[in-house]
Amino acid sequence: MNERNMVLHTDKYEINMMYAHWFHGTQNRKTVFDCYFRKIPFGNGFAVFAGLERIVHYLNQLQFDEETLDYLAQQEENYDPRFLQELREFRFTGDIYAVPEGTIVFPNEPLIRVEARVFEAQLIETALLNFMNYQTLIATKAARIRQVAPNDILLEFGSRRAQEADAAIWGARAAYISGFDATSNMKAGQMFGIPTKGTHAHSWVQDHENEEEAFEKFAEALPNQISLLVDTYNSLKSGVPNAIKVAKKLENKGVRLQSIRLDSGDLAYLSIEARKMLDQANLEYVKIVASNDLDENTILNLKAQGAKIDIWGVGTQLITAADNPALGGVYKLVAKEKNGELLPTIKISGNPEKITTPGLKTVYRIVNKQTNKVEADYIALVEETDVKNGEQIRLFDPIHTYIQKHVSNYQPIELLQPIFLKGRQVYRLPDLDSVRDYHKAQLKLFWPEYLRILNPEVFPVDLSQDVWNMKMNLINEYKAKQA
Ligand SMILES: Nc1ncnc2c1ncn2[C@@H]1O[C@H](COP(=O)(O)OP(=O)(O)OP(=O)(O)O)[C@@H](O)[C@H]1O
Ligand SMILES: O=P(O)(O)OC[C@H]1O[C@H](OP(=O)(O)OP(=O)(O)O)[C@H](O)[C@@H]1O
Ligand SMILES: O=C(O)c1cccnc1
Repeated sequence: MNERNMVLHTDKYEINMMYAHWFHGTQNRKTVFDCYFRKIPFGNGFAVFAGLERIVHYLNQLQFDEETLDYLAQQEENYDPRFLQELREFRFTGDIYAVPEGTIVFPNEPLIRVEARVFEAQLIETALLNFMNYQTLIATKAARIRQVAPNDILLEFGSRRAQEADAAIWGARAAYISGFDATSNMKAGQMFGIPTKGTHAHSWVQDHENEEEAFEKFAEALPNQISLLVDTYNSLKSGVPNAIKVAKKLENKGVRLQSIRLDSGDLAYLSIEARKMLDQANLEYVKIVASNDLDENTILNLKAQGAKIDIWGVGTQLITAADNPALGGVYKLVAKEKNGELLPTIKISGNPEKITTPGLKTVYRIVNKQTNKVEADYIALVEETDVKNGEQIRLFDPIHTYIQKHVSNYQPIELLQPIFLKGRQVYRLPDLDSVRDYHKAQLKLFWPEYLRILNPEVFPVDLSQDVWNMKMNLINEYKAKQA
């Protein structure tokens, strides 16, 4: 993929901090940052991680070219030319660990870990969060929609209502990861190999003398993919009867009408009636597509009403995540170099949920070998070996620590994978269909109570004893300083 260099896709405060570090000669100090979110959107029980592919492309292209340096020089007259020279030579040289796209993820677990010179780690914060937050949000919304229509075809129709082009394109990809079958966005189709699908608009019908002629002309031009929009005038009195007439004529030519689309009115009633009319005309093979501001709640409701809809076209509500339009992923410093040593660091907050978890950590998914289901996610220090070796571990709630159990017969799956080491990409990005398959397989690892869309059980994300101790020690140190 040949995306433009997005090195200035960053907040000014990152450049300010880079300059201040350079000014004081601290720019090469090593730091460790964790990316994670604190709250799952939509009241869902899990999120679906996405955004890594774009992050990889972004990091591979990170350079300050002359035009960018000129711009920066104009912005701040105090910039020392030697700072600009340092930017001229800038490359990403750090390590990145991340969970693969399509992974089921939970609050407060590191999804991306950045180990880099503070100069580099600070610059990339904005872009990493931007890509991860949006794409994870849309993948999560799409997973909810897939949940309520497990056996139906789902089409992503959001481009015209998306928050601009990038959102349309990367949102289409995120939806595909979580099980959408196709997109209407041709650019997303071209860039990512997502199957594309489309019917026609009301304008096509309005642009002809009458509806029947419009349907005939459309079918003549595109005999392999005929889907007719039947609600321009009156779905049951005009649209469906005309579609049936055209379908019958097509049968004489050995061609089959694929589907009709309903786009307004009571979709339950109209689809049930349309189905009857089609079946009475021996057109059982013609599918019914529905669209019109759909989301998981309307789809679930329509199904409960017995709607006869085979294919769902979902646009606005999905691509804008309308009922929860942002994922609040954060990027927090968890360790820093001091006198050549890496020391854990903590951010204290009056709100206990916002106190960060210090240290160089990794995440293990603890899979029970007997049930093949996940027991918990377990955050441990990278240096800890017991969980890696499958030894008995104690799982305890990090807030209510008396809630605990011991597990021994488990397989630990390390979620964070090396993506960049010393600035070199070491991770082969999987093709999109593999990401989608991986996501599907992930869902099978969880008991259904964590996956349901309404009031799901809270999935346990636990800290190892060592991580917990480190956190408590730092909190106590901070308190002692305050006293
Ligand atoms: N049977 C149904 N139960 C629940 N929601 C439905 C049902 N049928 C349609 N909807 C949803 O109701 C919302 C609004 O539909 P409504 O009928 O009010 O307007 P409309 O058909 O879009 O009108 P217009 O003709 O202006 O397009 C849409 O989100 C649609 O998906
Ligand atoms: O409702 P959404 O979930 O966002 O799905 C996309 C919508 O976009 C189209 O409507 P639009 O009125 O833009 O054009 P049309 O003339 O093709 O209906 C389409 O008919 C859907 O209703
Ligand atoms: O193909 C369609 O029917 C379509 C595509 C985008 C938006 N609305 C409808």
